[in-house]
Amino acid sequence: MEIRTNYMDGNYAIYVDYGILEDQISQYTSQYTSVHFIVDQNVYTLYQDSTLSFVQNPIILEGGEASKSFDAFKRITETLLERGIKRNDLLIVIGGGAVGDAGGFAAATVLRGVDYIQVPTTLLAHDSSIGGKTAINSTFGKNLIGAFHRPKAVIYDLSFLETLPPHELLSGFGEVFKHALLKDEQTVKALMEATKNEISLDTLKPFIISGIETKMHYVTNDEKESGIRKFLNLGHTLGHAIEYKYKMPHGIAIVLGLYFMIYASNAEERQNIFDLKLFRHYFEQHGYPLDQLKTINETEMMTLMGKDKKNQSSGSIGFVLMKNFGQCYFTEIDNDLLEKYIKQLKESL
Ligand SMILES: O=C(O)C(=O)C[C@@H](O)[C@H](O)[C@H](O)COP(=O)(O)O
Repeated sequence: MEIRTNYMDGNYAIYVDYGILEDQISQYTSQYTSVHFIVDQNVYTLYQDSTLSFVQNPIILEGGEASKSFDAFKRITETLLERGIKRNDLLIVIGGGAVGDAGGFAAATVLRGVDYIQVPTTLLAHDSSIGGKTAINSTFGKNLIGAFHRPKAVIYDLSFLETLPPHELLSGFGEVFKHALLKDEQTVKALMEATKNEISLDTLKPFIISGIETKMHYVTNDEKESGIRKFLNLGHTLGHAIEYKYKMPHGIAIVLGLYFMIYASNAEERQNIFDLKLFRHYFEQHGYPLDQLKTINETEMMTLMGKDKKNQSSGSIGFVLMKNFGQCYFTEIDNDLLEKYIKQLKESL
């Protein structure tokens, strides 16, 4: 399956299927004199003798958020420069969301930008590999240093997903669920029905594709996130704060953030648009630790959310809420009110 972006120019293809990596990559690598690889350590260990046997002399990154540190960024860029990277070279970034963000940021900055291809290897990265957001973390919070830099292609070989550990599947599913909420009620219902017993890869392919298509709408209409792209941050304002503070996998923290978003959306509308009990039951049944919301410290969360990139003024936090399924809006919630919502949610659990 091939999905193409529809920007005014500089479009790229997103290939999604099983067993496609080497064939799809070769049509790009043949256009460059030199190709450099950045590969997630876990992925390389699993696939260096099979799917990744064509990869030469990769820069290996520790997976997860460790790859988004200043130290890791220094190591990637200095190694690329030591190896003599040129502006007309290609960088291929193979790994999960964190490696994709870090490798993409290196591509955006080394020599002021080189071409790169994203090769996502996790369920989570069906989201992060698309749209050109790249970033590393700061001591002040998640993704605070970054750039928008479009890849030349995204090659999503679903065979990589077959070796994902359960917690990675759970984490990635958080973003699949977010995309369904962004689309419409029918998609949310269909997704919940398809996963009512378990979250299994067999049932997810159509929802992954629909999620990518939903995301494409926002990124192609508002690449630099001055308007509707903010909606893709649904659940991320509190989610990022929880992830950063409690070192929780990204998509699991996002589910906690989505649950709070649902609570706050009901509270702002002063009616129960969303059935909180139903979502709580569904998320807990699949093992998302909603109970952990009871232990969050609202002052710490407010400090971290105060650094969120969506904020426009001090005294309030930029937040994406929903009027209904598929109907997001961006608002600024006064600090005192937001803290009150967090306290109320904790008491309700
Ligand atoms: O692509 C976007 O735009 C998103 O917000 C997608 C998010 O799911 C993704 O986690 C993104 O990397 C978060 O970006 P940030 O701007 O909140 O740092």
